[in-house]
Amino acid sequence: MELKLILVDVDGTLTIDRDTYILELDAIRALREVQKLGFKVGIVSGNSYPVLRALYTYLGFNGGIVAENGCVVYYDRLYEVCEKIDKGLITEFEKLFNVRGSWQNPFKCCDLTFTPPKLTEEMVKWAREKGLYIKTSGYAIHISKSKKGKGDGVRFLLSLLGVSKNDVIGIGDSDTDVEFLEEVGFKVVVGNGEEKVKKLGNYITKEKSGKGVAEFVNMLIVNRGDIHGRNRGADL
Ligand SMILES: O=C(O)COP(=O)(O)O
Ligand SMILES: [Mg+2]
Repeated sequence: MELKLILVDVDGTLTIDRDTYILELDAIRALREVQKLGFKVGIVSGNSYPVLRALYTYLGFNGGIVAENGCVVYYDRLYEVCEKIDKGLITEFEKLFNVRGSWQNPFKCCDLTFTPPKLTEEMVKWAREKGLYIKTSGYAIHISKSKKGKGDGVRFLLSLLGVSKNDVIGIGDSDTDVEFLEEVGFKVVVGNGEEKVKKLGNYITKEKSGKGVAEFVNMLIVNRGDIHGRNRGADL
């Protein structure tokens, strides 16, 4: 296993906590630092491509982008890997369930988001009857025409990068990260992550959200990129 890539979820993982959009700068500092060991750093999120491309650019990351919960992938160029969704559904869903469409929806092709993030039985039934897929990230409800999720996007990105899943560390917080983490070799879940995700984690951080990312990545740096901590006997 020669680790080469760290893929990180954004909301709830790079942020200060799971109820805010404010970035944890210790996480960014650590991810910037670990790139000096030769790691690439990429982001995997339900957010829109323009939001993630700006984040990726200004944070100086270089390991690719999986946007719209796996429907849009960027590395050397932009790929849309899902079916486009009818934007007319936005008003219908808003009115039916008294929710708000995200300001990002006009910048999305395939995955529409709404808040508040509480998914109800009626919403699931509505989606099923329309042949749509629906899920919640804890931040927002996501609706798409394609069954594809973060796992499909990550598999596609790894093929673009020419790396095998064993070379990859993934870090996440919510249910939409389960299939993403199943596509990487070493699974890290932040301490305040969903229980369902923690169950599949190889390492659960003591700290929450972004501080948890900093905790794990700084340990990786001290161990010069060795997750088994052979260099220092850390219990990674
Ligand atoms: O877009 C969302 O709902 C949450 O974003 P995330 O996938 O970065 O956690
Ligand atoms: Mg998240």
